[in-house]
Amino acid sequence: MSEQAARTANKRNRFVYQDDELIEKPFNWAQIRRLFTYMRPYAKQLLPIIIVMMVLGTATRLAIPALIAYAIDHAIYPKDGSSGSLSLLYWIAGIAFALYLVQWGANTFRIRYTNLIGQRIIFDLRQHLFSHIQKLSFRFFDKRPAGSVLVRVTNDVNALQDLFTNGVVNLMMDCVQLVGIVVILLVLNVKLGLAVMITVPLMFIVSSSLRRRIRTAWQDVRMKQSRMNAHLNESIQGIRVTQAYVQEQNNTAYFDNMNKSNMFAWHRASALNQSFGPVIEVTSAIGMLILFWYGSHLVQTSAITIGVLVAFANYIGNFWDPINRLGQMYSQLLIAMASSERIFEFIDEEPTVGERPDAKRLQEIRGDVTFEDIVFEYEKDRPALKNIRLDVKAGQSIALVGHTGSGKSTIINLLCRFYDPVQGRVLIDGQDIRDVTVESLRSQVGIVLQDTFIFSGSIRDNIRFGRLNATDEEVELAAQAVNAHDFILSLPDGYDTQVQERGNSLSMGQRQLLSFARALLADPRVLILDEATASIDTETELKIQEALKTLLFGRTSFIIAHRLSTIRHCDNIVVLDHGVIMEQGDHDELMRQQGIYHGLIEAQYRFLSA
Ligand SMILES: Nc1ncnc2c1ncn2[C@@H]1O[C@H](COP(=O)(O)OP(=O)(O)OP(=O)(O)O)[C@@H](O)[C@H]1O
Repeated sequence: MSEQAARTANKRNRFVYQDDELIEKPFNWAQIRRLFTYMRPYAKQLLPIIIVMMVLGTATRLAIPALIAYAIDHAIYPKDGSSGSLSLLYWIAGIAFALYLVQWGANTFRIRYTNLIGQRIIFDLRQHLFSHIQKLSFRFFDKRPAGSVLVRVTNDVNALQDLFTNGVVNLMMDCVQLVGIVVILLVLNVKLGLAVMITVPLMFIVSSSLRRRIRTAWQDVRMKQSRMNAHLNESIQGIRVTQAYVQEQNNTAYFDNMNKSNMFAWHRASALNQSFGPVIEVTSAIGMLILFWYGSHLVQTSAITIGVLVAFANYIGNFWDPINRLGQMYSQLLIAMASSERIFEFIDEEPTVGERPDAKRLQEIRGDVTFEDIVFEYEKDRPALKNIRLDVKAGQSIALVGHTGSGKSTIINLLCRFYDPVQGRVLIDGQDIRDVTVESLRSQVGIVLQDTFIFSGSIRDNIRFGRLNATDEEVELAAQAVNAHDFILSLPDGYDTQVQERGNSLSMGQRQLLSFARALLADPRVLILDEATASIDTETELKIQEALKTLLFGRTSFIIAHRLSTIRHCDNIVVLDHGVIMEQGDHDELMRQQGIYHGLIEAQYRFLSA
């Protein structure tokens, strides 16, 4: 990438991503508890096994230094001055070997089970998050780039993996081990025990100042990743436009900046993380010095035996390990918290288009639609629709026309209940659509969008998306009815041809026919059609017109028309301007009025004949 490009990318702020807020709450126990509720389903089943294995592993580990001390004081240099006993030493070695075996067995078993539970918890959490996101309203997605939503389901959930697979159990084990060691040291010799542990409070004071910084550093990492993913997602989706406008270098430069900033954030967070290590090492070295200085004094005054001194040295070695791990675990918890806050933020997001608790199923509808004094705004005080009144009888076809931004799609968005009006009501067969379940409403209102979305999978599956239980025969009949059958058969594997995400291997016209077949299969009483603007060849255009006739027959239909020739025969043509209905009537009436519609027709005619 050239320097020039990098400078340009820096100067211009072409891509602006709204940042997730940096969450600055103190350590949030409620959140940790909430996270742990995901463990509950497995607690009864597997927790007892894990606890037994954990206690076995820790007990055997703690027994070994005591056994060594016993060997020194009884088998090697007996306290009473007698000569050592080789047979006793063999016995002790045998017991130590058995203890190691038990420890190994218990740990292997425990790791296997904790991994198993951890993976299941992550699975549940991801599933919960994904299914919740599926239900969120359009308003939620209006505010967020797709990439940043993606990061929460992937990276943020992954960040919890370590915590659930081994973190929690290690935390418990380390706590048990620490308490065990403290008790043993105090039992062996209270004074020496207290002397070597004098450095612990010191270590806590030093490390606590690090914690806050580590937490913010990890949040910063997540935020930068989220921004980078949003950009990545947008760049891939818009790659054609980027290449067409030769913006590859600038895009790369912009990505480069984001990538660097992400890398530096990582460096900073992991450097802060690592700084726990030296703090522990210095305190453990001080502890050892105290042990050898004060311990050897106690040995010389016969207050303790050599065996006890060696046991102390072993236990102290084992004492700092769990503290070090607890420090790391703390960072892991902080990472997990930064992620879980972001996950729960989504899970707590309520769909703005909510369902009333007493919502009924919308029974099979006839298809009368009424817009009653509708006012709607996407953003406060910027109305997109003002006082819309519209009465549509079942089976009628309504065309919505008007300049770009006049509010055509917004009317459709309200009819599908992607948004709720600020004032007024939308009624279907006399029922307010807010009183019925969203599922029963949307399953009877079909929509064919301008940007026909084709999912990766077979052609057959894409048509079947309209009604998942449709048979192969029904799928093919729908395709035949909308003139899609012939082109599908000409594809390499016919109905089983695999299409890529968004259907890039199909032409615009073919995608449109597929979406008609999908809608016909769903057989909705009310059909919405956002007519494609792209110009297609006359033959395909004819096919589409014929397909439309089949599709619209007998249904209440709303057509957002861009080519005015296609709506000439509609029962009612509604002309919108700046969110207000300016004219309505059939083609002949509106032409006679010589108003906006007349002007639009004239303009299109002039454009076509120019
Ligand atoms: N998600 C959104 N958030 C904020 N404002 C929006 C949103 N969608 C549309 N608008 C605004 O609402 C107004 C009406 O938009 P709408 O999409 O209904 O127009 P339209 O007539 O369908 O336009 P077009 O023919 O270009 O599709 C426009 O001013 C638009 O900028």
